[in-house]
Amino acid sequence: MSLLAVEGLTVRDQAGRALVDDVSFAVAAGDRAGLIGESGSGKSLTALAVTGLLPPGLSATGDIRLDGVDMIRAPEKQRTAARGPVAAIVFQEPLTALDPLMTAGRQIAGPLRRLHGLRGAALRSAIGEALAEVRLTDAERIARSYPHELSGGQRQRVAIAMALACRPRLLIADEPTTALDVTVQAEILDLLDRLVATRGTALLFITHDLPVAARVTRDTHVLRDGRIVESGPIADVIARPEHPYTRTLVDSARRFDAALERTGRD
Ligand SMILES: Nc1ncnc2c1ncn2[C@@H]1O[C@H](COP(=O)(O)OP(=O)(O)OP(=O)(O)O)[C@@H](O)[C@H]1O
Repeated sequence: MSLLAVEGLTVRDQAGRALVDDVSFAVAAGDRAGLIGESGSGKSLTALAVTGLLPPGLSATGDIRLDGVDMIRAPEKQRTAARGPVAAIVFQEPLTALDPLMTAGRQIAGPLRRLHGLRGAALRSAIGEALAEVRLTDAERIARSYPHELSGGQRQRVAIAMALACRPRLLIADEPTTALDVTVQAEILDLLDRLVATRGTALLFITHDLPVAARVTRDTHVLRDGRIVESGPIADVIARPEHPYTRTLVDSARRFDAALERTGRD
């Protein structure tokens, strides 16, 4: 059984408009899948539906099983129970996940206390470990800092530490590097790549950026206007894009690459 199985997921707004339309995909334990598509294609709504966190006014039909739990029809209590230990989300903007009034240490402590029952010295040492794992040096200062006292890259590392602290089996990363500058982007991608590899965490990586998807995912699904237009191993999708929209994505990534190369030579 897949850790995450999505079958015929449709998300509608109050007017009945399908924002996500008949989407199906699966992520096996330890696997890495990508959802690629331009802004507005339905990537974030798919991620929110998977975790049972759709905004009010939107409704989902179809079937979503997260570690066997029906994330559309199960009672809220069961869905919440599946969320923490099974799946955690990292968002594009770390401030979405971080409470501005709480120090980084207290935020990471939250799930460790709730889900693992840690207290006192054990809790403090788990927070230190979580910060060290995301390569945040000077962990004590960071733990005492509020989000606004940290850089964008440090904030995203704290958000990743928080998401991974309780060892979820699936990490959903929704454009986790889009808001960061290019060098920090590369560091955060390397970090995610290493963390999911060493722990065997499954990854659902959401991005509009094909080269970024190629770096961290294995199977990919291309979304356009709420529908999956192409699926397959990322290397095949890039080498032999079948859908005209995928071809546009590949061509524009190639043009960008060629422009970079030219700039490098100048
Ligand atoms: N709460 C909402 N109510 C109504 N429509 C919404 C809501 N949230 C998103 N939408 C619409 O649903 C569609 C898909 O949005 P979604 O956020 O999933 O796209 P996305 O691919 O993640 O884009 P981005 O990368 O810009 O976040 C868009 O047309 C968006 O305007």
